[in-house]
Order: sequence, then structure tokens, then C-alpha cells
Amino acid sequence: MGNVLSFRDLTLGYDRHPAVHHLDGDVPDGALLAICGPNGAGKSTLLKGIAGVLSPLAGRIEGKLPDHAVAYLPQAAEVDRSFPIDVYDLVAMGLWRRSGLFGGIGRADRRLIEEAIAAVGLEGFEARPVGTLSGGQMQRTLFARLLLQDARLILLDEPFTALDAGTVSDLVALIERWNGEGRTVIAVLHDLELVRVHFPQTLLLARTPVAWGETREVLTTHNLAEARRMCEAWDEDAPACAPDMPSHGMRVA
Ligand SMILES: Nc1ncnc2c1ncn2[C@@H]1O[C@H](COP(=O)(O)OP(=O)(O)OP(=O)(O)O)[C@@H](O)[C@H]1O
Repeated sequence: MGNVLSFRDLTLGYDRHPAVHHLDGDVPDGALLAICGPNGAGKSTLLKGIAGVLSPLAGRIEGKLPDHAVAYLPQAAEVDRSFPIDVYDLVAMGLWRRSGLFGGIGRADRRLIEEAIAAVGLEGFEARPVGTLSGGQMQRTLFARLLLQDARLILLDEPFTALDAGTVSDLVALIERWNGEGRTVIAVLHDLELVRVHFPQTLLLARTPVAWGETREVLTTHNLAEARRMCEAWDEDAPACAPDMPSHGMRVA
């Protein structure tokens, strides 16, 4: 089994200020990986880098997947719900890569769309404008779209924020189904108990990696305290390193 992604001394950031710094490591094909860390640790930034939304300031991300094999679900706050579209059409967008923007939806496609809507428990909501959905219903709709995208690598940014326990458990079951099909899933998560139960691998981030490996060895009291300490010590205004300088964004006391 190869690696679906590799980070090589990766630095990501905004306006030349690093938000993720000196990240090295490999994500094996078929991994189920959680990214954890305090607020501002760079988790969303890393996911954006993997999704190709943000280009590295330095270093690189190596991957063998074409763009269409990667699906990215941003944080709920970043999803525009004012767009005038109903549940059915939003889910159907998951087929675009296969059917093309203007390719008609045939009977087989309609069945796939109906199955995806049923899989997330939203039968009867097909004609509802997405702007009228509750947070949980919207997230179910987006997961139904992901079901149709048939991606090899699925990136989820805090997919369970503000969802009730039933919805979380339904969506976790979908993630486990995807992973069981051999897909790689990388999710930014704050619920450490959920990570401990469902995610075998964890990257604990505090701008730089604190630990990366088996979840039970990563999410220790010591590592979590270290991550908090490192985030609090981070200098927001630190510039990105010059290419051949090993300095980093930690404020020197
Ligand atoms: N568009 C942006 N422009 C400038 N700075 C940004 C931008 N987005 C994020 N940042 C900064 O980058 C750093 C990392 O942010 P990021 O959103 O990646 O953290 P996070 O670990 O996902 O945090 P949270 O748990 O709060 O969602 C923060 O200091 C943040 O203020």
C-alpha cells in the first residue's frame, strides 16, 4: 500500500505569515486520519492546502491523485447557503464530475441520487431549498453529495460541529463505510472522545506537528498540554522562513 499524500517540509500561511510550519509525513492510502489541535493550530489551513485551495509558502505536498479524486467539505460557516438550490439538485452536483456540467441526468443517475438522499435519511426533503434546512439537515445533504462524488480522498473540516448525537452517529457510519471501501478520509475534529473511538490515526497540530501516529499514543495528556503551550507561544506576526533557514515561528522567550 502506497501513500496517498506526503508532506515535505510544508509551510502554509497567509500574507507570508505561516499558519502551518515544517510539516513532514506521509498519509497512507486508505487511512482514516483525524487532525486535532487547539483553535488556531492550523488545522483548516492544512486541509485547504491538501484540497489545493491554498498554495504552499514553502515545501510541498506530494500526491498521486488527480483533482477530481479529491472531495473537500469546508467548515459549515464557509458554505454559502443563500444559493437558490434545492436538496435534490445540490446532491446531484456530486455527479458533475461523471456526468459533466451539462450532461443530462439519466434514470440510473436519478436512482443514485435518490439512494444517496435515502442513505442520509432525507427522503421527503428533495424539493426543500437548502437555505431553509437546519444545520444537521444541511450537513446530511452535503454528505449525500459526497456519497455521489466517489472520491478517493475525502477531506472534512469539523463536519460534526453543532450536530445532535443521532446525526453524528449516522455521519460517522458513512465515514466508516467510505473508509471500508478503501477511501482515505482526513477529518478535522475537536471531539477527542469521538476521535479515540472512530479514528485509528491522529495528527496533533499546533502550527507544527506535536505528534502523529496511533491515536491512543498521540492524544495523551502530555501531548495535548504541549499543543496548548505551543499554540499560546506562537508569534502570529512571524514571517515565513527564508528557504534555507531552519528558524521557525515560535516566539523565543
Ligand atoms: N484567510 C486568512 N487570512 C489570514 N489569516 C488566516 C486566514 N485563515 C486563517 N488564518 C490564520 O491562520 C491561523 C490558523 O488558522 P486555522 O483556521 O487553520 O486554524 P484551526 O486550527 O482550523 O482553528 P479552529 O479550531 O479555531 O478552527 C490562525 O492564526 C488564523 O487567524
